[in-house]
Amino acid sequence: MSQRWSSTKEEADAFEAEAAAIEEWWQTDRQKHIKRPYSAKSIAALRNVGFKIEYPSSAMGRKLWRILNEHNSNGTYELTFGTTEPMIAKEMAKHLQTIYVSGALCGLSQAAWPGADHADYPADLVPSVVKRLFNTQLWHDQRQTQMRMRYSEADRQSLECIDYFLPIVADGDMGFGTLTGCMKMVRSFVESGVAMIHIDDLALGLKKFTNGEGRTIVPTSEYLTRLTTARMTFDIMGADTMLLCRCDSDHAEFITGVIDPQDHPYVLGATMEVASFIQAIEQCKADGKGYLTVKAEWKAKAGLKTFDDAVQSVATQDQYSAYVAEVSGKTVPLQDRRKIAKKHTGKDVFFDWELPRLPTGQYMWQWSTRAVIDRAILAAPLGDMTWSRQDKPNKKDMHEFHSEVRKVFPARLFAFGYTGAYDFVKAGYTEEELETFPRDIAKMGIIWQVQPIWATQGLSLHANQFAAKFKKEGIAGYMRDVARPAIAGMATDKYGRPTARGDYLADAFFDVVAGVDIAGVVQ
Ligand SMILES: C[C@](O)(C(=O)O)[C@H](CC(=O)O)C(=O)O
Repeated sequence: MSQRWSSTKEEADAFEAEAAAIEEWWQTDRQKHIKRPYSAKSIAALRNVGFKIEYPSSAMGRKLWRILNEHNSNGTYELTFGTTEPMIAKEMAKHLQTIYVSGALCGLSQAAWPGADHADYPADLVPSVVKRLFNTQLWHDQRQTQMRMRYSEADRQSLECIDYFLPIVADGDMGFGTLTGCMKMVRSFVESGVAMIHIDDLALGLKKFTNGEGRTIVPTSEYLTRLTTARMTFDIMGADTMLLCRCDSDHAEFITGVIDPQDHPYVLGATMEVASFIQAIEQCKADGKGYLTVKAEWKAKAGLKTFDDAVQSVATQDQYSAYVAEVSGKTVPLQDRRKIAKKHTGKDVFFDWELPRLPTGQYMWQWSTRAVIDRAILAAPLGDMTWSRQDKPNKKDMHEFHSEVRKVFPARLFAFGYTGAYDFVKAGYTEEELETFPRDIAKMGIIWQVQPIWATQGLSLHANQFAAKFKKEGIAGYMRDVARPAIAGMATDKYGRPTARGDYLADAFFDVVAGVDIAGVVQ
């Protein structure tokens, strides 16, 4: 049996050196803002000591970090869109700085069995799409090198010279379940060449889109565990991949558990002794009432409130102020809130957060911008960027959120998604407001902006229009409106030959294998 280390002394030295290298890495500009709840030695103890793999994802993470920080310093922004298609990613390189790979789009168009944005596809699906895009970037860069190296330096001045290496940002959804499952997903992302992934605080398997209800989030502690898991995996791999802390608490309506006292101020409870919501739902089946009607009626009957609002409703102004003074600015669990409320009001405040629970187990949750800010601030030190996802962008809430987070983290980078279903004009924005919207929000630090699911609107629209026209006008229409402009728009060399082709790359392989020197030879 061959020994990994010749002596325990050699092993101990290698281990110390590994831990020291990690410490040093954590002091670099790219890493130094991150606060880890673990030591460099713990990470070294989880590594292949003395066996460093340099992942392309690291180089892409550093490139993205530089691009985004430049925008942050200049007050400018990058606006991109989502794709899963290598051919489209190639065209994006001519105009944009980044590419997005959406979970929703992968679920719809890349999974063996399609579905909506439920993150119910295999955990390595989005990484596999990223890998295909990244390999395409490598290939286009390689064929471009080969094409350019056939020409003299003077001739190269007029040849296409595109940076195909657009950093790819991808959707890590909810981290795909268990801690070790999340680690495997993150590992696949790093191996794919991704520059940044986002992980959110949504509950697995509980997204509903059509019943008019808000989404379900997980307790703050679970969200932080997800982010820490992703960070730990990057650290074990020694990767500079960026982590975007996405928070879906804006307009969330439910939370899966009450284990974290930091969430207690926002959990709703019944303030009246009523039958449970589950019993009310059962009853509604007998009465034939709709679910949403029953929910609204039940909430009113139950006097649904947060605990603090329940205290306010039974306290005098002075009592309530004394209560607030004692609970604000710190984490106070419900059981202590009860005691403090009793101390100031002399009453046992009736509040039951079990009664509103849903048949699927969730507790009811009172979202507020403050609740989102609280989460984002706790998450920020683990990640490199923050995104508070909104179904409906509300500039006032956005301003409050970003300025409050920036009070704590002045150089924070923020992201924003122009979610597919939102129609700005229908929602009352004027064309002028829409025109300046990206610039306006960039002033809040939102320097990476994305239309994530363009394919479901734009690509579908183009395909629909083209198919109808193709049917009507056939190959003559195709020649006129597609082939001719495409050929006319192709970059060419001084002999009029298209340069963005892959054929000469394959030919070059043949030549090199046959011992022919190819550099500087135009064929
Ligand atoms: C970004 C997103 O996670 C996605 O999967 O693309 C979606 C997109 C959308 O709903 O338009 C999201 O924002 O939840």
